[in-house]
Amino acid sequence: MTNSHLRPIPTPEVSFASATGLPAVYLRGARKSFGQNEILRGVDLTISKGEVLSLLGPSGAGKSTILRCLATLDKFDGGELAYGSLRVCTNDPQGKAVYDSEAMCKARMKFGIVFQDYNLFPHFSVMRNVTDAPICVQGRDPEEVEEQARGILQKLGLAERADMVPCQLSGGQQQRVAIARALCMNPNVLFFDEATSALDPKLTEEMLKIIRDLAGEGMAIGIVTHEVGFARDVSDRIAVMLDGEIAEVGKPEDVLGSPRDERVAAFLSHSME
Ligand SMILES: Nc1ncnc2c1ncn2[C@@H]1O[C@H](COP(=O)(O)OP(=O)(O)OP(=O)(O)O)[C@@H](O)[C@H]1O
Repeated sequence: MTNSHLRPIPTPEVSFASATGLPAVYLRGARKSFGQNEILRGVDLTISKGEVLSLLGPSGAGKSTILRCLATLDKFDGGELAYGSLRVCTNDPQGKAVYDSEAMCKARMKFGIVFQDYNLFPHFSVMRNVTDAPICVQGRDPEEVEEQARGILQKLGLAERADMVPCQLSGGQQQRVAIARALCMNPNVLFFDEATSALDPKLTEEMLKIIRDLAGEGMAIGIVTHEVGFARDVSDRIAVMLDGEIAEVGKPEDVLGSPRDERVAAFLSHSME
């Protein structure tokens, strides 16, 4: 199904060219309210292939709301959302979001999401946690999926844990299982909701390396975090969200070192105390 009123996506200004010339994630003018409470007032964001973008902002700024809508767990009221050439959501002439359900289904195969609380199935083994969705949702051959899962678990240092259940693992290991599960869906975009909040400094360092390695392989990565230091170390770009908009976006050294927006400076000085 194609919507006749879809407008072409304007060529965005991105720092890394993707294979198609389009960003892996494209969001323009995103709006969202809960009742009278206007949370997103026109958010623009792009994430390119091989790029790590972190989203910072005070509590209640709407970061999780964006992530949920990007992951199509909730819907924007207005705005344009595309994954590569897949236009998931566009505006009708009144500026109301129109979702293309076919594009939305296809897009869901393109991204993975790692939640703060991991959301692992407690009674499934590590292997079954990783292989369940590729087999049951993507309908892939179980043997092929298991082979891929073994490779991913090996890469993430979990090869010896394949037969364990989540409660037998540390927090860091559970998080890596959540990453393995997302990766086994062969996404080209990975979202992290508070990637490191439960991790000690050593595991945070490991997570940083895993994320940078994935980006090095061409994955587009979006991270919602409270941790300014982690965002500085892992990101190619940082976006700061304030008052329902992206107040500032750019390289970590620019945004964190010399923010142009006074509100951003005040937020960052508070966050880095
Ligand atoms: N389902 C909902 N119904 C009503 N209000 C909601 C809903 N989800 C979020 N909100 C409100 O939207 C605002 C933004 O919430 P959101 O969780 O996106 O913020 P956040 O930036 O992720 O905050 P935090 O950093 O504390 O996680 C908050 O005021 C929240 O109360």
